[in-house]
Amino acid sequence: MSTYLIGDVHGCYDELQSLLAQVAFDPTQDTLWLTGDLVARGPGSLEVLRYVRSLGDAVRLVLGNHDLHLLAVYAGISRNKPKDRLTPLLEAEDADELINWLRRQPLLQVDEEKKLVMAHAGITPQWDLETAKVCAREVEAVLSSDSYPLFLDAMYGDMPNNWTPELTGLSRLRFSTNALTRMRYCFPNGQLDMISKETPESAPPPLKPWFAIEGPVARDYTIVFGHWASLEGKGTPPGVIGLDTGCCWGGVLTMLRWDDQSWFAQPSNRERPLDE
Ligand SMILES: Nc1ncnc2c1ncn2[C@@H]1O[C@H](COP(=O)(O)OP(=O)(O)O)[C@@H](O)[C@H]1O
Repeated sequence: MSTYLIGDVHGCYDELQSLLAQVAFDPTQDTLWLTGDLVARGPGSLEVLRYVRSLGDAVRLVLGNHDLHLLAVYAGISRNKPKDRLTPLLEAEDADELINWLRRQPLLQVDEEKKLVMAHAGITPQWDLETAKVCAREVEAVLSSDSYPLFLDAMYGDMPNNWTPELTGLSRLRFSTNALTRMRYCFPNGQLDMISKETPESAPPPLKPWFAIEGPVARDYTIVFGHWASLEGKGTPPGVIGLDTGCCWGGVLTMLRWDDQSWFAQPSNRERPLDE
């Protein structure tokens, strides 16, 4: 009975299966945590969703920005970009079921026994765990309701970028979604910068990666995140673990076995990275 955590799969179905085969993953015994961005960019988004959904209670995942974008594309709100390679999924006979399952998945996972927290982008240093839970549940509630297209339509955009408990309505939902699924850099006061994508060595001052600004959650919990492939899993402080190592860009798919902290990697099948 082991717990495995895997970074952004991004449609890399074959690599996911090979990685799980390395440890003889058994969904009747083991649990799989996934950092989100299950879909887009890689060739097998449809197969990934079908497989992950079939795992039932053996999987604990969080939604990423590309998963949310897929929901918006399927709802006719956003454009299907060819480089996302989502068309087979959008046209699949079981697309309705898959999309309705996906939009009912969480944006935050917390395991009190393991003292483990997972969100696709991370946890903003402006939040304590209670606030993170409340804000994630608010987004999850609207996504699983019938009015989810209204939220998806209002989700895009970078503002507001500063947390205050007074935020309400769609602005509050947009802040929470950006913090949980798109954040990389923050200003020293924890305000989000939604523009920079550089590696930390070339980050424009005074911006710092969110995990370099002390926040209350990191004091008591290990935080696991994906989203930021150019980190290549490096540069985080102890207790913060970045699992996205860019499999869909020709990197590797990375897995951590929680129980003994052993690492596994599956190289991308891709010969050359995709053009952006
Ligand atoms: N709230 C949001 N605002 C802007 N883009 C969003 C939002 N939510 C999801 N997205 C989607 O996230 C994706 C971002 O892609 P990209 O800019 O290449 O960054 P990444 O490095 O995360 O792949 C796009 O498909 C975009 O439509």
